[in-house]
Amino acid sequence: MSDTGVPARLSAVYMLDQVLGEGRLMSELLGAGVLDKLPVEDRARAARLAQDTLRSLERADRILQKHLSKYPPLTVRNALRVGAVELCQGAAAHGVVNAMVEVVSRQKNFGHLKGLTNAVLRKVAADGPEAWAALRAPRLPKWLRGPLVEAWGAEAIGAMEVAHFAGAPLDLTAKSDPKAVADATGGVLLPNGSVRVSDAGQVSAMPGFDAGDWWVQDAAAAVPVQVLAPVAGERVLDLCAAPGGKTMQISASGAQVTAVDESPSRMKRVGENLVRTGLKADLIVEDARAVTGSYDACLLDAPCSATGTMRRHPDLPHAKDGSEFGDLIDLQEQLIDHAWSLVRPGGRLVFCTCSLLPDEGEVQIDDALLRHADMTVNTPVPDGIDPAWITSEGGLRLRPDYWADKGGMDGFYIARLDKSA
Ligand SMILES: C[S@@+](CC[C@H](N)C(=O)[O-])C[C@H]1O[C@@H](n2cnc3c(N)ncnc32)[C@H](O)[C@@H]1O
Repeated sequence: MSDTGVPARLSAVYMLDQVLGEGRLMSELLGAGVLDKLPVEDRARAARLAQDTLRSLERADRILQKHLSKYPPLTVRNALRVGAVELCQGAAAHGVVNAMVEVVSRQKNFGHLKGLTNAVLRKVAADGPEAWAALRAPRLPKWLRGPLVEAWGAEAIGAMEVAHFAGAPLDLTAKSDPKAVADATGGVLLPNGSVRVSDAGQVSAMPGFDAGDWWVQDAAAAVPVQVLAPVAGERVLDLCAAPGGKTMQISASGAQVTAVDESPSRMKRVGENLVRTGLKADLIVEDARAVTGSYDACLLDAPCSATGTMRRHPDLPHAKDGSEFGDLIDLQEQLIDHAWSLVRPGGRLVFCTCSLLPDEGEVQIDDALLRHADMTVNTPVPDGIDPAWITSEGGLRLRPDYWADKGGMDGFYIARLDKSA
């Protein structure tokens, strides 16, 4: 790792430019290898700096505002934001200021702004940390806050923003024995049987990883299969399966799983996960709308806005503007209708999305009920889940502000749809 931290900070600033200037997601950037040239430790540091800054963007801007008469170009502004977040979170002033001055001096067209960078960050080092603590949790951008306030109310959204700012702990799903996994990893058991680990280091170095005793899965993401409640011997179809967290849960129940995903690279990860955990599933790379057959049960984890995962992906509200979601909502409707045709009479479909938008949850189910006379909603409440989270149309709504005292959960919508016999 570089002693100065300059390469990691240069990369963090580059990623912020891409997210905030070009609307690209961090996952796309990491997948495209933007950090591959850095040493492994610098990669983790660059990603963490970019994520921390995105999570704290509103606070950083408020702190910087009073030291800037006008906004500098985006790259320099992003360098100031990274520096401000580090300083306000307690990093040593000397190292941060010098490194960010160096980062700006290396920018082709903006090197002359290194003096400004030095002056502003010195002022932030002096008064920023105290002011930081008094600021509110950063708000979601308007394009997303508006519809969410309309759906859940201003108070709930305020609580979700607090949860987003806190970030997400590491949750594990045990293959067979949650208590043993909690003991081995130093984690705590959550009410639904997930294991929560605070201050986790490198995941692949944790006890039980090589043995395949568990996999990483947010506690909320484990609930759809708990709602499906597959039993040994059942034929279960897992549509939109990659990277396979739910496939492994279904397989661990003893059911025969057929997992489908249209992405070959993501399906490769399902295969690797199954090998590590010693679980079995038939894997099909195909558009879910082309699948044929008849199954006892089907899980449809449809592609969606992923707005339920913002604790973990603080880039999302800044990279997107909502214009992409209409196509996804249409696709979800097509997927529900096709999945329904694959469920045998008397069978069940669990539909879920990691979204906070009712259009990708409650409204989809209201509409599906109008299209299918043989469909009823009958969502059971799994152990440890609050029955008050069942919604008026009969689904289950999970939100980031739930389990606040335990560290929150991702946002999810889940509904079990039963087919007449
Ligand atoms: C929310 S993720 C699924 C997460 C997964 N169920 C899990 O628990 O690990 C959505 C997945 O849908 C896949 N997908 C999107 N459109 C699809 C389609 N038309 N047919 C099949 N898979 C699709 C994506 O490749 C992505 O892997």
